[in-house]
Amino acid sequence: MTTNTSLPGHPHIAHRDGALHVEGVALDALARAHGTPLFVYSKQWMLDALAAYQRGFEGREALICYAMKANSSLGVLRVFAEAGCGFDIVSGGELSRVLAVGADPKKIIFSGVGKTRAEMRQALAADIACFNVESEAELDVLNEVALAEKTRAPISIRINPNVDPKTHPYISTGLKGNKFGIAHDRAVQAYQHAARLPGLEVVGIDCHIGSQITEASPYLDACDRVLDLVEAIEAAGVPIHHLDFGGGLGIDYNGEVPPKADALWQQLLAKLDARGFGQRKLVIEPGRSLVGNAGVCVTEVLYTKPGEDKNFCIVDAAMNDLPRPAMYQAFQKIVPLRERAGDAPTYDVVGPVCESGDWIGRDRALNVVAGDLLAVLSAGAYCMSMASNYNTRGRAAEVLVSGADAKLIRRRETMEDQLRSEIDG
Ligand SMILES: Cc1ncc(COP(=O)(O)O)c(C=O)c1O
Ligand SMILES: N[C@@H](CCCC[NH3+])C(=O)O
Repeated sequence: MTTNTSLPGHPHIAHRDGALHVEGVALDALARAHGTPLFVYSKQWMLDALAAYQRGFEGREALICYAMKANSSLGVLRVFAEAGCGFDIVSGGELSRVLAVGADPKKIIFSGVGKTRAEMRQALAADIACFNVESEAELDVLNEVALAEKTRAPISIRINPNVDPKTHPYISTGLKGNKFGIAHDRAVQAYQHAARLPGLEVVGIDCHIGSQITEASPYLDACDRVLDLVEAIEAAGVPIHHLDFGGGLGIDYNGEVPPKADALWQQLLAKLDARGFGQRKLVIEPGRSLVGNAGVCVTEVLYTKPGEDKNFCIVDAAMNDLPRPAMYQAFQKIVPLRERAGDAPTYDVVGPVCESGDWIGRDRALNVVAGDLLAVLSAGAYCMSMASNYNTRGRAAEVLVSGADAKLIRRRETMEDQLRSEIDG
């Protein structure tokens, strides 16, 4: 008799006859074929996550722009482009990537506090849908660039609503001490200024309050702040066509229960309707919630060693592959590909990088020996896209799984790849 047990909160990851699978593909076979560390993504999980947003917006005019900084690998972008999704970009590099997979420029919005003139020119030439402008100074520069290019730049102003998203301080973005957006009390003036600039065309308003948000209330508060401003801006004579509420919805890393995308949007739409804004076009910029739990990182145990205070399980993935624990003390579950019977000692799971901050999980009960394979869960967002070559480690390979098919979407980085841009002497 075959056994099939999904991991709690991860319906697409299951132990089948003792072996961990993503959809229909056994992870140990992928590790043998491609080596470790190896990122493996479930296409179905991404499409299901997107469908939850699409359900939430049924009957409304809405543009879902995947915030591609969460995972910008071409194979992942292609999944969303083929599903008709738009994209939120934050650099000229991201624009080049997303155009390479055939994204519709009219579904691309450009966020970020430090756009360069070259990036503005690139995005104007691509004819993107909107620039989310983050300062008065940027309004002036974009106006100049657009006029020089004999065009007009469609813009939203990102406002900072000063709302606490109740998340890690490094990923809060809508508090008044954060560098993002224009202060709430300067917004009307900034819109009036923008409306006078001949190279700009005001199309919307934008806010994004943070990431890994697990409650609806910060969104509802931010929504009220944005709508108050829209009323004031329109009373000052500047029409606003679309409302962009950013991204930020969290995922279950360790038992968190964030609202489901469709349920969150039901609440937000009820507020928009109640305040008379139900007919406005909506834009959102979700990242993590579209890819985070689609991915795992498979890593091999290299050594186990007892320490004076702690036992260490040294694996071949490190902070250069999985930077979130080192950067935000983040928790990601770690699951053996094959469970062993017997006692499970407690280990700190660490990588080979020469930093004490190079840990992947602390105090984990694991029954493992060298050569065993582990899966680090919730590794679809902000892992590969933040990976580095620190300690001259090549970046990992990536595989996209769909049903029983597994496709290599990034080969492992070689030493030659790493040295290509260096000049010696
Ligand atoms: C402007 C902007 N939009 C969207 C996102 C996506 O956020 P998340 O991945 O939390 O959905 C971010 C990152 O926080 C962002 O900075
Ligand atoms: N890199 C962060 C999210 C950043 C959100 C970008 N504004 C994380 O892994 O949680």
